[in-house]
Amino acid sequence: MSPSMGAYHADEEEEDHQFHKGVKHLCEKGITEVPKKYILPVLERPNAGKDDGIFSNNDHNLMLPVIDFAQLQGSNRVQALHSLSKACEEYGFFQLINHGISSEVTSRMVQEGRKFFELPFEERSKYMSKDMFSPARYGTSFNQNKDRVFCWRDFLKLGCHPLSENLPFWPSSPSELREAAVNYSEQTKFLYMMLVEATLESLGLVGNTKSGNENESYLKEFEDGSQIIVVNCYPSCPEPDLTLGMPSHSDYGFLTLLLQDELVKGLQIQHRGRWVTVEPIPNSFVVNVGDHLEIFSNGRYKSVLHRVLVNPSQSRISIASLHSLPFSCAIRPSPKLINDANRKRYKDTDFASFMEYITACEHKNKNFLESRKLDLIGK
Ligand SMILES: O=C(O)CCC(=O)C(=O)O
Ligand SMILES: [Fe+2]
Repeated sequence: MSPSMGAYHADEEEEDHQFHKGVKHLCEKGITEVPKKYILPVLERPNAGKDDGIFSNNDHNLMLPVIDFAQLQGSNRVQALHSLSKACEEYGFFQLINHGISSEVTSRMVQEGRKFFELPFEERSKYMSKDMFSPARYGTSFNQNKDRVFCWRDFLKLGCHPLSENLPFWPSSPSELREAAVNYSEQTKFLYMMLVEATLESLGLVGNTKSGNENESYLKEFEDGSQIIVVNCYPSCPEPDLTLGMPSHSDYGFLTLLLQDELVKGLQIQHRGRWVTVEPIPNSFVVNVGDHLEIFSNGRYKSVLHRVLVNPSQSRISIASLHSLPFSCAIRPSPKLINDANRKRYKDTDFASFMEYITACEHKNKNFLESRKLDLIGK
């Protein structure tokens, strides 16, 4: 290798190292164009296919089905369960209103999360880790150890289960982040459990007709499941058509409760072959079916691809609360949903296999879920 080639590689490595410091850090240095590392191949860009009408963007906004949590917990439960089930089958997403979590709890979480990203880089970088199991992890892109093209997002992930073991490792600055995140995680976990109960009832697995013990043992397993809070930060981007805040992906867990920025749109879901932008509703959660629920429901509820657009003038914060079954628990179609007319469509799996899968390959689209599907043709 010539000396100049060696120097070239060293420069590239140094540049790559810079990108691992995150998008916020890059923006703080005052960039005016998107570096090559973030430029997507043409077919993966936000406007790909716009002209041929297959995937058109931006001009298609979507009001997701709305589920009123107060009705779900009240005398209209049967009707609300029906709407929930339709939303999970047709959209894989819904907006949850009247969810009972006060706007003080949600806005404090957003505020403290935002403050974390405003800390000096040296403070933030204390939490940088390649360890996916770290109780607090500050990072960038989607899977920064694997992504060839980086996406325009930084994140702070907080492991929440069990809270007492994780809490001492959470950032101590900003000073009120821990308290805000404890309140937020406890309240979203409670809401998640109510939604699990409703989801299982909508699938006919728990409810008044089942014995108390049967219901409790089902729910206990979910109660012991993992919860991760992710604060997503998408800085404003000088060339938003060239990159994405998050690439097309589905969520691994059972359900995700997402608090969207009320003012800055960005979330898109794939619906009827198109990318559509979700209209934020103030004081609501966007709830989506994860891979795990698609498998558990034997494909009846859909874990739908979604992605995030970035914005030329405004940065955006979202808070995702990701919930799944315990690490060691088998994930499989519920035996009660399988019969001659409805054959088992997915192989059994577990969280450990998922972690192995994402550490070994670039996690894009529905690869993991696809890898779990059984071939039923001719059976
Ligand atoms: O920021 C958003 O709206 C979506 C975030 C998301 O998809 C995720 O955290 O998995
Ligand atoms: Fe997601």
